[in-house]
Amino acid sequence: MDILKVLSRGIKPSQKNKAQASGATTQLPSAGALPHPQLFHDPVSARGKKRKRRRGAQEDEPEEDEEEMSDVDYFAPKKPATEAVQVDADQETPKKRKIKLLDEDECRQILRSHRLKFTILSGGRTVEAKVEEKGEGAAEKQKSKKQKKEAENKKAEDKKAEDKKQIFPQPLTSFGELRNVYEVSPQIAANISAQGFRVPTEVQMGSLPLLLRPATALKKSASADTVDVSNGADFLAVAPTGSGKTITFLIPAIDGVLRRRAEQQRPNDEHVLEAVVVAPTRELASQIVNEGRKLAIGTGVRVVLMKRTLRLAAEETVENKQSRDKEEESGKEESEGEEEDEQDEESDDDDDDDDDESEKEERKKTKGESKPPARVDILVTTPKILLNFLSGKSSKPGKSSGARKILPTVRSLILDEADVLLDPIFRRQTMAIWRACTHQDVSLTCWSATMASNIEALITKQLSKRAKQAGTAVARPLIRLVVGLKDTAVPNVTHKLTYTATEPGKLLALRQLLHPASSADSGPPLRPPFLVFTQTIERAQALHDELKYDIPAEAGGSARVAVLHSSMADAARSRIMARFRAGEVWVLITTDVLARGVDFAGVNGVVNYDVPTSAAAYVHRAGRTGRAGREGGVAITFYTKDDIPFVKSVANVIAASERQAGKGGTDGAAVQKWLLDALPKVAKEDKRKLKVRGVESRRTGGKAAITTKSSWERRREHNRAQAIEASKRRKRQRREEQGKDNTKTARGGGGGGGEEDEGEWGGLDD
Ligand SMILES: Nc1ncnc2c1ncn2[C@@H]1O[C@H](COP(=O)(O)OP(=O)(O)OP(=O)(O)O)[C@@H](O)[C@H]1O
Repeated sequence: MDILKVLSRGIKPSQKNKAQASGATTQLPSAGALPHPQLFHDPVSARGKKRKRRRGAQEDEPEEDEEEMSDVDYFAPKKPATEAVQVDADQETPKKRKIKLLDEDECRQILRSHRLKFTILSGGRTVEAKVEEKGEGAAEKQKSKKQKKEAENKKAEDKKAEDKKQIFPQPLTSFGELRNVYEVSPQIAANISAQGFRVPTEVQMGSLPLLLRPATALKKSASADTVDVSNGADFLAVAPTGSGKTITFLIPAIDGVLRRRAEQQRPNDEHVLEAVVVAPTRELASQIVNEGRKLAIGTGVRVVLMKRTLRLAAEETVENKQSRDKEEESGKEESEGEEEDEQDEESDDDDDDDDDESEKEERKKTKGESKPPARVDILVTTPKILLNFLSGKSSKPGKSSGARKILPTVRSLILDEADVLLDPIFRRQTMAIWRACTHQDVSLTCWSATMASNIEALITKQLSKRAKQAGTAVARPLIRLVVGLKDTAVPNVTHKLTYTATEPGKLLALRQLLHPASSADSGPPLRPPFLVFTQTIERAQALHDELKYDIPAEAGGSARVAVLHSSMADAARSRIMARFRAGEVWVLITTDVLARGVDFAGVNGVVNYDVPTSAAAYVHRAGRTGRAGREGGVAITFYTKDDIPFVKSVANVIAASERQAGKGGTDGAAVQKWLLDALPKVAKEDKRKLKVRGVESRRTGGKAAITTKSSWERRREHNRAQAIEASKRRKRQRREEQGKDNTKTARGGGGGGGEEDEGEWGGLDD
């Protein structure tokens, strides 16, 4: 049996698929109003009624949602607080009323029902006590070497299990509690409501209480005496793509600024840099700024995007000041420690290299002038651009002045897409930024849909190192929240794996998605707008060249297909993003630069033209569709023979997603269990290589070049198209000349025929 053919069955139109296809229009994620944003609401057994999550609730039904929620037993004690929610921006102080918090059992049930799991990874009193106990115990035992080792291994495992202690904090059951229980400013509450957010998503439900008021969140928890949150907590959230992590970290950041401003009685127009949000790409960073500004309307909090020309109120470190003084004394112009970019050049994740013309202009103007620091409360940045500023690189592009600056006022460091920011690609830059946040109470929060255990270990180690350096008696706890209990899944999307024997076969398959009517075997409907991911920039460009005339002129022509990658200038990237968001671009061909974080609500699907290079990459790419609970998103992954060794990790994610969505094991599943078992396992080393380099044969055109035709055929087609165009032009000119000569006799004779449609397909003549 040919395993490759069988694998591609998932995409063939079964009766079920056909039925889905016929009803597809209404199911498309870009259709309809804001959906219910919660992914999970499992029935609970001990208390509370059995209740399934209701899908497809409409935006204009908020009361019904809230009603439905208050239906459940365990919400009952909070009812007065929930009912009291009156979003009123003019109200300066929250209503003082006695809030009844849920007891731990009630918390546990709600958290379980929404698949929220909290674990203390490090810090807090218990962990430290246990470490001491272990030391004493070990000293007592004198056993044989082997026995001792076994006992040690067991102890280590037990300790691991104990350390990873679960906690059950208060969940945020409605946005009204933000104001009434967690005392968030009424203006923020009003801004949330103004965006139409009615029900908190799971990640918001779990994170907001702990991040806003950790002591309140853990007040009823038996674990409260084992976790010391008096000094706050560091936090790591792993939650599905599109589950609303952005506002989850922005709300506490804005609230923190407002709270400290009130405590220190600072005026509204005095701005202190208190939070730094780091994101891996410029597109994501500017999206976060937009979200932040919407939440901060009317609060006076300034959310600013880092730019090369921006001056922050940073301090120079003492060491660097001394070394600079020394250098100046010895007449040396530059210090040696020039920052090198360790970033993998092939990676398309970072993107700070190109510059806006306007920014260059600005730089010219400000050269030599010392600008006053910008008024910023919350800074959003990509790693390199902030590090350039901190290392003094921005003042002299390409050269470091050797100065190192610190950001002592920053109280909150937020790493969005933390796993990639702490991956070797960005690690050095991210760590340097973290080190520059020198305030002893700086809290770290990390966010992603995927988190490898080595990254968690790195965070834990770094936090305990910092705690030791600061001489903190009890390290702040690092609390991890996992939503969905399985981090490598995209449950809200329909997944398809499609095998094509050759590279040109992929192009044909993609064309079939664009023109499904042209083939009986067209697979699932994939209506524009959709994203197409390739492995490299060159392949994205080549695919764009190949597809740009596929949309007929009457439907918008080549303007409907666009390409976006990190070699393009800033302004061009922003323009394409805006056109895609506005629905003007239907097919956006891109690289992994758009794989993470970017939120396009209306995207109906994702095509992995080239197989993603890791399970995490698959999760993030597929997660560009089916966001905020939208159903009907499709993720299609093409693969060829070259990809076989690497399909297993993608297939595993698909299987996990289907299991989470309750679809596993059915005939409609994209990957059957036995198939999963049959796919070859990938060696660790190969996995690592693939992650860094992608499929080798695709790195250099060659046999993997994107086209269905030979270059000879393309050239011939191009020449033919040009010849036809020239002939049309000549005919037109002749007619115009004749028309001039015979104006009286040529009544109605000159403009007819079918030749006037100049916008028609004209071949590859660009
Ligand atoms: N409570 C809510 N109700 C409805 N929509 C929401 C809610 N919270 C956030 N959203 C919307 O959900 C969408 C996805 O949010 P966001 O971009 O923050 O997801 P994310 O979890 O960061 O995803 P990713 O992992 O891909 O970065 C956004 O359009 C956001 O406005």
